[in-house]
Amino acid sequence: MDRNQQLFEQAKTIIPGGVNSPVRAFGSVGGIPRFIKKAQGAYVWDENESRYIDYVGSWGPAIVGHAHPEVVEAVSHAAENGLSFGAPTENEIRIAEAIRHIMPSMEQIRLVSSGTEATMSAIRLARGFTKRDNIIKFEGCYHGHSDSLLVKAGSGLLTFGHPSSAGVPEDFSRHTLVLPYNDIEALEQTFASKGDSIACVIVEPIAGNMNMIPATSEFVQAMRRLTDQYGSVLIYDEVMTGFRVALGGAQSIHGIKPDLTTIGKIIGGGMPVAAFGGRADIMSCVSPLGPVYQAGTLSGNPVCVAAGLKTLEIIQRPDFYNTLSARTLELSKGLAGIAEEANIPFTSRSIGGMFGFYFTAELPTCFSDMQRCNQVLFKEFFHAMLARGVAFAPSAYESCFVSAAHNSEIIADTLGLAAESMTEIARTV
Ligand SMILES: Cc1ncc(COP(=O)(O)O)c(C=O)c1O
Ligand SMILES: NCC(=O)CCC(=O)O
Repeated sequence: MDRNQQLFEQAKTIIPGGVNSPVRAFGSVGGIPRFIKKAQGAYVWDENESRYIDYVGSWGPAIVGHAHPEVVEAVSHAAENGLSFGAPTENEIRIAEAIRHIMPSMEQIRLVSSGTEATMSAIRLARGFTKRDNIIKFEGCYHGHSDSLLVKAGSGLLTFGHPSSAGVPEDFSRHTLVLPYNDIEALEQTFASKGDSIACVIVEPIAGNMNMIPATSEFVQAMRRLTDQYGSVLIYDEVMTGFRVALGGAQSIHGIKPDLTTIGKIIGGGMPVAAFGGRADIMSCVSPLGPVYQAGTLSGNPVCVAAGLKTLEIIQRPDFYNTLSARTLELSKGLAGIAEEANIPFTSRSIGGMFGFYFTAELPTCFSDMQRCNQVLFKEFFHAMLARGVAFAPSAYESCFVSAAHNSEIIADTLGLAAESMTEIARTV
């Protein structure tokens, strides 16, 4: 047994499934998860000392590259001054200002420690503000693991084939109305019949948890129009897309001002920071100003905020997104070209530093399209690449991420290895 295998066996004796988050378990691709020992720039190393070009990026946060020296320095400096105070700090104001500067729709901001907390709190706030119970979410969208949102969800739930979680009382989930993504008619009908009871619509504006599927601009307009018309709150869940698809997130691309936005991942630069925020009149319902309770011992943790602030500074430097987008596009197009040469049905797309690839001839635009992708080919490609030192997310339902550390040479290396892998798997087609 190699060291990854040994550690996985040990882990399984004490941690359910050997992992602290199900998506890490290689459940749908099979094999042994790599236990990571260190990461630097575009690379991660496992416990066998094997190096991988990393397109997981800690599931999104690592946009400036792993262990960026400036971020590490900011974290070390903050740590020297104390790890947590449970009291306000100046940097919480500075990071909130930085976020609002980038996403002006977030007029008031509350920091939390995970994307799950951000969306859970935003939902509670929308319910408290509107005094309504029902919420709309879309099939295949994942918004973390709070009870109301674990209904027909994406990411690990989709990967493991249990799209709704056990343990969520029917009384809760009946208030979650699940509609097909990009289906304007279904949205209009639901608002027409139940509009006055709908507290909010929560959406991944560019879905990344059923692989990557962008909302159409017509769908986005319809969500904005109907929520305005019926007095519901529009929540953009940009935990994944914020600072990723563009500096200002999907809302900057759509030209939409959501009522509330949730962000996470990148704003912590690899440390646990997330946030929800938006219209000042809605945010003023949050405790201690208003009656909607929300709290956290480690919210706005000084060490985590230091990592986030530095990361936000780096991503605002000139040309950051131009370069990132160009590299991501090069990779995404390169993969499609290689698959075509190998005669493998395959498509791909990228937006900013995020990309998706699909073993199907047509670009998927909704959840049911995604389910038609060839899972066997994905699995084979995933393992062929991993064996050659390239790590993609271990599921066909996840998106992939490029960082600023992925230079042209690393992209070219990836494409070279992809050409070998596609040739290898072409034998199965
Ligand atoms: C769109 C979206 N929302 C919410 C979450 C939940 O965030 P976290 O895993 O930090 O709880 C995630 C990812 O996990 C996500 O991709
Ligand atoms: N796209 C899926 C995630 O970002 C979630 C990561 C996790 O749950 O560990």
